[in-house]
Amino acid sequence: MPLHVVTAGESHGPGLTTIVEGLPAGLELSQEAIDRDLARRQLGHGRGGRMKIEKDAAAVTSGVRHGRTLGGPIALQVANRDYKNWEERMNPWPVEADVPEVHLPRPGHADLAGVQKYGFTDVRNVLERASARETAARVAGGALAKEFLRALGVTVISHVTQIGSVRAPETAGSLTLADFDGVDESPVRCLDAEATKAMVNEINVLRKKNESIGGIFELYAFGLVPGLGSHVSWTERMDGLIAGALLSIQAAKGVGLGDGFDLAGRPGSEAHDEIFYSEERGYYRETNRSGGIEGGMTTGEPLVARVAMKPIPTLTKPLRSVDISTKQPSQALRERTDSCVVPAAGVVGEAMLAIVLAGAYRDKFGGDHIDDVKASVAAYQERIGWKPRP
Ligand SMILES: Cc1cc2nc3c(=O)[nH]c(=O)nc-3n(C[C@H](O)[C@H](O)[C@H](O)COP(=O)(O)O)c2cc1C
Ligand SMILES: C=C(O[C@@H]1CC(C(=O)O)=C[C@@H](OP(=O)(O)O)[C@H]1O)C(=O)O
Repeated sequence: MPLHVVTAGESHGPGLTTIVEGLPAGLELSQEAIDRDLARRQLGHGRGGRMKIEKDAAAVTSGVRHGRTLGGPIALQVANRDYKNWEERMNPWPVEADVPEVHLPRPGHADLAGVQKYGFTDVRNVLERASARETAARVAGGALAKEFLRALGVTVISHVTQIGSVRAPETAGSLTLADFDGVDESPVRCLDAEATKAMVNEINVLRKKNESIGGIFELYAFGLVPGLGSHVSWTERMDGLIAGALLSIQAAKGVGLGDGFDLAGRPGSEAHDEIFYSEERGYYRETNRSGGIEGGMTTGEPLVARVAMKPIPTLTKPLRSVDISTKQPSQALRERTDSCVVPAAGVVGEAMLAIVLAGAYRDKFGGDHIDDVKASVAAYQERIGWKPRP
């Protein structure tokens, strides 16, 4: 059974649902770990008024008993506190009140293509589901994938490397897990104190000018075995699966694995990771330009992926658009909005990467109980003589 994660829910509807199917039985889960990730996703300098209303927590309504998975689908529910302010506009059932339609699509959002494709006259029917509120449901599901990976010695973590024009110092795939201590204490989830200050300032300056701000976050996965994914078929290549999952994040526009786009301009001798062997370490590399993936498979080095986020589309000084009921020139919908979401998107990226990696472990190692999976991973490590990285 491959791992499936499905989300449902509108931004201002009653709430969000996540169904996670395919985790083994016997996996220990913690409510606290799920809610911690939900809280981390709500943070970050540059978030708007909505985050003052929500206090996300996941209720587990099936698939778990006394803190352990039962092997069946797991359902998680995250309430939208804001629904009480939208009960008429977003009620699943007909209401007495006359609810006005939204006719001003925002450039850069799903609004225009969505109404065309689905035949709506009301942009709200599109924007509610397109909204990145949905990422709370991904993070809830991703938290379970992370627990599964943690049981196998794998940790997924992120940090912000660029906001607007401000870049943190280059780390070139060389970070260790210990380097991430305290990352959530930075208001922009950046590891460098000077860059943090400059990023916060960048957001403040641009926000005052009615601008939104993009940036880049970087993901690491530590503790992976070599050989997840496969070179044999394009559908099984880990690079494709990871890039697809990360690009599905709202406002994500570019993904690089390892040194990614920078590799294009280098000579071959400076683009790859030479192979070494020693008795105590087994095979190893001294560089990690590939970001831990070669030929669509993990190499066993830390997996490193970078994601570029565009500035978010809703602007407090709106861009030009067209009223879809009159076809007259107009300004895009202006509503409450975030101005920078790169730190939050990093937490969403962790969830998406964890879901893909957990799926790869499920595909490769099978097992009905978590102990079966652990035994299968251990047998594989033994066969290839793999020494888990410290
Ligand atoms: C955590 C998060 C929060 C977001 N908040 C907003 C927001 O407040 N306003 C907005 O216009 N877009 C926001 N976005 C981006 C839009 O949801 C996204 O641009 C839109 O769905 C169109 O998809 P695309 O940018 O991938 O083409 C947010 C994205 C993320 C990841
Ligand atoms: C609600 C969340 O993000 C929302 C994503 C979003 C969008 O258009 O994507 C628009 C904003 O919603 P609202 O219109 O209610 O202010 C964000 O707050 C969240 O991250 O939990």
